[in-house]
Amino acid sequence: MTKYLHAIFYIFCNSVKFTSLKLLHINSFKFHYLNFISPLTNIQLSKESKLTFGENLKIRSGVKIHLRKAAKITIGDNTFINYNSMIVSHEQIIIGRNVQIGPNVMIFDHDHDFRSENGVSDMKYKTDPIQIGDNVWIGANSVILRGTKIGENTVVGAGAIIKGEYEKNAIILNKSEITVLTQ
Ligand SMILES: CC(=O)SCCNC(=O)CCNC(=O)[C@H](O)C(C)(C)COP(=O)(O)OP(=O)(O)OC[C@H]1O[C@@H](n2cnc3c(N)ncnc32)[C@H](O)[C@@H]1OP(=O)(O)O
Repeated sequence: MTKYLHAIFYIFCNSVKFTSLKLLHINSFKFHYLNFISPLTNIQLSKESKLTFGENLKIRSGVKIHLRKAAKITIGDNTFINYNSMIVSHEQIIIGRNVQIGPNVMIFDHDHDFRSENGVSDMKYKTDPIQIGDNVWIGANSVILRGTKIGENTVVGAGAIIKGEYEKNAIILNKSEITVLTQ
């Protein structure tokens, strides 16, 4: 019973929230009313940006999805994004279908252009699109950096910080040595 009340509450809040977002950004935002998205998500769009949600998405509280300038983010059907993950785009981020994103995952398709003069203070950026294939599972606390492409069915182990192109059906781990000393 609580589950159903929860679902009705989410759908009601989303209808209000997303209808107002849609009215403010008529051509920028595509969504479905039956997505299960926590009202405690934060979505920021700009005039020229484009956010497309597939069907049957589940997005938990604390998730932030921010699109700057003419950025595009697409999230495919049946994808799940767990608590406090953050997806920020200055160019393009494509997330496939049936993707599982663990809690506290950070996805950024840009870096501050710290090598150019006043690059950081003048908010200059280097951007490179990110693509995450269908059925990918990204473990908790991972960071996906600009230009990363992950093939379908791949697993990104918890805590991995990755940048580059990764093939399908892979398991990507950031192995670091832990030393345990006796007291
Ligand atoms: C939507 C949601 O996802 S919510 C739930 C969020 N859950 C998570 O974030 C959990 C993510 N899970 C992991 O990271 C897991 O450890 C997996 C999936 C990578 C484990 O894969 P498995 O193939 O079962 O790995 P297994 O446990 O057998 O370990 C294999 C080796 O990888 C290492 N390893 C496993 N996970 C990690 C990791 N995240 N980072 C670094 N090394 C790792 C193990 O220590 C082991 O090393 P060894 O061969 O030197 O002993």
